[in-house]
Amino acid sequence: MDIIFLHGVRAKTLIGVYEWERIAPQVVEVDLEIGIPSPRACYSDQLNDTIDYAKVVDRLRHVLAEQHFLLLEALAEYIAQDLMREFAAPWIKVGVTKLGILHEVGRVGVQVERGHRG
Ligand SMILES: Nc1nc2c(c(=O)[nH]1)N=C([C@H](O)[C@@H](O)CO)CN2
Repeated sequence: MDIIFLHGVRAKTLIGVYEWERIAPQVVEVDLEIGIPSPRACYSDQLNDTIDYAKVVDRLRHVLAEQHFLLLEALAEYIAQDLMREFAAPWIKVGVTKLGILHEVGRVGVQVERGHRG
């Protein structure tokens, strides 16, 4: 299966279990790998035969602006289900990272993989 990837998409979202995290949006970094339903674009050279990664970024930014979660796990699951549905993708891997949230720890995060990689 062919894959498109987007690494290091940064945006603010309300995420976290602590009181202060419920008030102030914080930057998360999202990494995506998305299975493409068909390799048609490799031969046709047409954007409408594949998943437009610019549209994926738009959708992701919309989700991060509108949805609020306590846990990174719940946010990653929501993104996975939303993008698979929106782009008819058979498989997705979603990583969500918080930057500098813990003392002397550079990055913490979760990764979920959903669907079937053919
Ligand atoms: N497995 C997880 N552990 C923790 C999370 C999380 O989302 N998944 N979140 C927090 C706090 O919100 C964190 O941002 C501050 O320490 C703690 N642990």
